[in-house]
This record gives sequence, structure tokens and C-alpha cells, in this order.
Amino acid sequence: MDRIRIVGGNRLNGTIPISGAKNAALPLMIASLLTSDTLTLENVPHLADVEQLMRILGNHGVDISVNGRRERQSEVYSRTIHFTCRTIVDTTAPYDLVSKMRASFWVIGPLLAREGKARVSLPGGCAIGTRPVDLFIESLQALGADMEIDGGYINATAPKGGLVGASYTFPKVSVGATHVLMMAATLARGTTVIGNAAREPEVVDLATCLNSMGARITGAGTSTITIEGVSSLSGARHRVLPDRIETGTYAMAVAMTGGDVILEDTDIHLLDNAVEALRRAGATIEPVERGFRVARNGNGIKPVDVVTEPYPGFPTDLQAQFMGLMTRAEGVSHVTETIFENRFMHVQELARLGAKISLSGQTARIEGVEQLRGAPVMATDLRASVSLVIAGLAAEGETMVSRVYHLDRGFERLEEKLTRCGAIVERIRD
Ligand SMILES: CC(=O)N[C@H]1[C@@H](OP(=O)(O)OP(=O)(O)OC[C@H]2O[C@@H](n3ccc(=O)[nH]c3=O)[C@H](O)[C@@H]2O)O[C@H](CO)[C@@H](O)[C@@H]1O
Ligand SMILES: C=C(OP(=O)(O)O)C(=O)O
Repeated sequence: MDRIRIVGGNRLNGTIPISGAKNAALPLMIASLLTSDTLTLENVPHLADVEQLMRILGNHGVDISVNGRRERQSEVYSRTIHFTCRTIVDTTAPYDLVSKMRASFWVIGPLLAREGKARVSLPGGCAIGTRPVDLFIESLQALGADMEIDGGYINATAPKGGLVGASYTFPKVSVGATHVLMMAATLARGTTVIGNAAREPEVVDLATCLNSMGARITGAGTSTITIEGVSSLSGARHRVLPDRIETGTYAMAVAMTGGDVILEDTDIHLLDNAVEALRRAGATIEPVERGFRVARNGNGIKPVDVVTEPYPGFPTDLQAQFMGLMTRAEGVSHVTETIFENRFMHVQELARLGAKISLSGQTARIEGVEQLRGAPVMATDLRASVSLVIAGLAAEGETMVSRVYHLDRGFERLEEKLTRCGAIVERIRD
């Protein structure tokens, strides 16, 4: 198992190219199951989750061809990938494939819409809470599907004649269930109106791509999405939007170490709320062509309280990283997690580096310390792992992060991107 070795203390200066968003690429790839034509996706990040989803889609009959290319001088390994699913050869998504990542469960929507049936193992993903699937079950039932749990699998069956459009309001905002219901409704008979839909940019990206494939979706990005069902979808070419979580993560790393970095190929407006929190923490952030500049020079880190919320609120996927930053703030801050009930696994690992954090229910109280000190730490989930990297970059001495496979799920070439800005970060292959 690989480890990441960090020697802290260097400021970050330079340019960091931002990759395509994992959380947009995954549902977009799954949308290829909805058509027998080719869906071409550009700017697909090279990540473990993308590779795993390719295996899952291959099992359903998707033919996949990858064009690798180096883009401009930034040398980001961005890929264009073609997905063609002439026929669905298997409507079962087995446990050994689906248990590794949450998003793989989302194939249930397209399989059901196109083939009228799906047998999909209950999902895995980051261990950050119980992560039930009741909203998927309820919302697909609203389109007329019969949903039954059997031996760790969901057996979904569409009514004779296929899914039927309906109005359904989610009792709670769910990104994944919004993706799935939207995809399923594109091929349903009649109109579907989704209430209390997730408004995340990745939902908008999926809707934009589906519309290029011939779907009729309006309202994505608001709480009400309307989908007029069509009889079939065609192929399309679509560029995956920039990864706002990767963007925010590097912005927090720069705020942590100090320095001056251009985050390139990204969009500041994808993370307005987090940018505001960073500014209050003392970072200077200003838009530049094709991205934005983040700097902290001279001044210390101010304590800032944040509460995670569905988009456009402060993202739960940046909570751990922001807590990492706050460990060195000049005072006390609070971080409240409202999306997942168990997303504080990084607290005990940050403590190994000398952070002073106490938990009370869903709120962490962070008392900033003047100096963190390097230590061996363990990655526990994707975003928790990168919070340890952020802390390690500012800690005195060596930090060794183990279980790096968590990081590889969501951060493309992390050590390379940081090293080019002056950090001492290396991967140790065991
Ligand atoms: C691959 C991907 O895009 N993952 C993101 C997605 O996960 P994911 O789509 O799994 O997250 P959801 O938005 O569905 O989860 C939000 C909340 O709803 C709950 N819930 C969800 C479904 C359900 O059927 N019942 C239920 O109770 C969850 O347990 C959680 O408490 O959005 C999360 C919230 O922004 C992010 O942290 C994840 O990075
Ligand atoms: C929690 C995440 O991923 P997943 O939903 O796949 O577990 C994440 O991307 O931070």
C-alpha cells in the first residue's frame, strides 16, 4: 500500500492545474447507459473511482475507448473517453464491483429506464455515515417501479410499458438520488417534476449533457427540475466541469502554508461560499483568466466558523480540509457538519500532528495552535486524507500518510501538483 511522505514548512508558489470533477464525471459516465450511441466525455480525471466505474460499465456492456493526451504546458493528464453501449448485456451490478464506491449504485436509474429492470448491490463509498438508499427507492417507486430488497441487492422493475413521469418531492436533499431520478425520468413516459432537488453544479452538468443527448430537462440548478420524457437519447460530446472540491482543497492548502498560487482551469463561482470563508480566514482571492489566484502573505490565519450545507452552502466535501486549516488559526473556530453523521474521522488523526480539537455532537471546536508537528497518520476517507496532507504541509518535520488509496479515489496527481509549487511531497511505493 502506497504512502505519502510530506516534509512541512514550505510555502506554495506557482500554478496548479485543476482536473475535471470526479463527482460530475461519475454520473456523466453512467449516463452512457441511456443510449446506444457514443457519449464522448472530455476532461475526465484519471482517478481510481473513474477506473472502477469503467469496470462496472464494461460489465453492463459499455464499450470504452480512452484517448490520452497532454494538455498545453500544464501537463495535466486529461483524458477524452468514448462510451458506447449498443446493448445492455447485463442488468446486474454485483456486490464486488459496487461495494467499493457509492456512485456505482447510480446505474440503477439508467438500467431501469432503458431495460425495464435492474439488480444492483447496495453501495459502498466513504465511511462517513449510514448513507441509506431510501430516497432512491421512494423516488423510483414514484415513477411506477417496483423496488424490492433481496440479499443485499435492490431488484428494480419498471411497469409494463416503462417508467411513467410523476411529481416527486425529496424529503431531504440528495445529490445522488437527484442524479438518478433525473436520468430515469429522461426515458419515462410523460413529465416528471422533481421537488427539493439538489442544486449542485454537478447536477447542472449532468442535465446539460443529457439535454445534448436529446433529453428535455429544465430547472437544473434550482430546487425544481422538470423532465419531459423522450423515447430515446442519442450520443453527445461533453466536457466535464472543473472539480470544485479539488479547487477548494488547493486553495485551503495555500491559505495554510502561505504563498501565492494560480488555480488554473477552474471557476471561482463554483465555490462562492468556501471562497468567502477563505477570505475571512485571511486569504486573498481574486479571479484571473481561466481561474483564480489565492495568496496569503504576512498575515496569520483568522478563526472562522463554518456549517456544511447542500449547495450553495459550504460543501461537506471541504469540511475536513477547512478544519485542517483552522488547526493553525489565531483563535477558536467551530466546524459543524450537517450532511453526514460520521464525518469527523480526521479529528483524531489531526490530533497526532498536535491539533487541539474537541467534538460536541456535530460540531468540532478547534483551538488554533502555533505549530503542528509531523507524525505518522492514517487516511480514513477521501477528504479526511487530504486534510492530513494540508496539515502536514504546514507541520514541522515529516508526516507520513498511510492508506493513500483513499486519496487516489479523488485527487489526480496530488504529489506532482504540490511538488511543482515548492512542497516536499513524495509517494512511497511499498
Ligand atoms: C459521488 C458523489 O457525488 N458523492 C457526493 C454526493 O454523495 P451522495 O449523493 O451519496 O450524497 P447525498 O447528497 O445523497 O447525501 C446527503 C444526505 O442524504 C442522506 N440520504 C441520501 C440518500 C438516501 O436515499 N437517503 C438519505 O438519507 C445521506 O445519508 C446524507 O446524509 O453528495 C455528497 C453531499 O454533497 C458529497 O459529500 C459526496 O461527495
Ligand atoms: C464522499 C465522497 O465520495 P463518495 O460519495 O463516492 O463516497 C467524496 O467525493 O467526498
